[in-house]
Amino acid sequence: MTTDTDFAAALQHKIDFKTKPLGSLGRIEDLATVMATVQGTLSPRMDGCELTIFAADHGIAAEGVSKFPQEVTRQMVLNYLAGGAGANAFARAVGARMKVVDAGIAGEPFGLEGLIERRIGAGTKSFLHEPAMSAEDCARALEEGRKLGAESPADAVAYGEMGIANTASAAALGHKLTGVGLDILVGRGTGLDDDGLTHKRQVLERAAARTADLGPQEALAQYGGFEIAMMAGAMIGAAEAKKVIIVDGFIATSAALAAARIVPATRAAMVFSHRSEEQGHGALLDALGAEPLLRLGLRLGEGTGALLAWPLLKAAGEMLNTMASFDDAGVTGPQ
Ligand SMILES: Cc1cc2ncn([C@H]3O[C@H](COP(=O)(O)O)[C@@H](O)[C@H]3O)c2cc1C
Ligand SMILES: O=C(O)c1cccnc1
Repeated sequence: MTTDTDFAAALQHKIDFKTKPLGSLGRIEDLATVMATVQGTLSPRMDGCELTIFAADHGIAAEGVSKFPQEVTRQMVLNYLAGGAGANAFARAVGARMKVVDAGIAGEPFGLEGLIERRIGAGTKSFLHEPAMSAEDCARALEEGRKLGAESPADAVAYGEMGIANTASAAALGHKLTGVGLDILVGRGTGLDDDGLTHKRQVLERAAARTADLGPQEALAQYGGFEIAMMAGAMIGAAEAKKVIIVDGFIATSAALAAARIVPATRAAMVFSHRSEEQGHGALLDALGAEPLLRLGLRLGEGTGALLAWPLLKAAGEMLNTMASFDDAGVTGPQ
């Protein structure tokens, strides 16, 4: 194939000549286009999916912006390792492998077999008063993530997160990256009531007023979390290594936005799994020009929505690789 245009035309021909009315596999055809383009072949491999959950703590949790206490981050990591979380159940259901990364949970390192330790610190600082992390730590988180993304053996990578108060971090980061108002981006997270939501908005308005215009990496250092920065790095590394990235919910989409602003080519490797119930998700998806595949009322994170989209990618791969063509199936094409 000589040019991108030739490749795109050959790919479209291959999809259009499958034994079906033109365009009749809808979004599955779009997925096939993404995976073939990412891998640079008309016969992409779509055999394995791996979920990596990045976990970290957030200093902003001290401002009462989550319904749950900070120790839940640590407890959930133990739950992942024991196979008991929602992400474990869905990974089993769709046949995905799962890894867990400590990107910077509060307290001491776990020192546990089966947990990948990439701790940038023992939780971020409260971004109400100061940057969540230093520029150096942000660069380290991005780089550790980039390596993890590039070294995955999977054809498709799903990324999940765990970090109490990280919807606050994602909203503040999304606000700085897009300019969309915090009234739109701040949501209930784990289930704040109306008073809790008002308080969270007020805290984030004050935090956002602390800084003026920021570049994407500056915004990530100021308002991000270690897991969000590491996930953004993983997305950059995965795209460089020609993997399809399955983007999960609100927090993962804030990481995707940061990744796409830092390395714009990353965007082309992303597919968007679902529209979360978290209020600000739609605005972040719009900023990325993304139309998610599913709308299931999910608002958990952990990569649960991304896992549910994996069978759709697998189906798109089978369509492209094994479905017959009008060229050779003995089926009469359109008149
Ligand atoms: C038991 C439990 C399991 C979770 N798994 C993901 N999250 C989700 O909720 C958190 C974000 O919401 P907020 O910003 O309101 O704290 C993140 O940890 C996210 O992954 C969970 C939250 C809880 C409580
Ligand atoms: O959309 C998400 O990823 C989400 C929403 C609420 C809480 N945790 C995660």
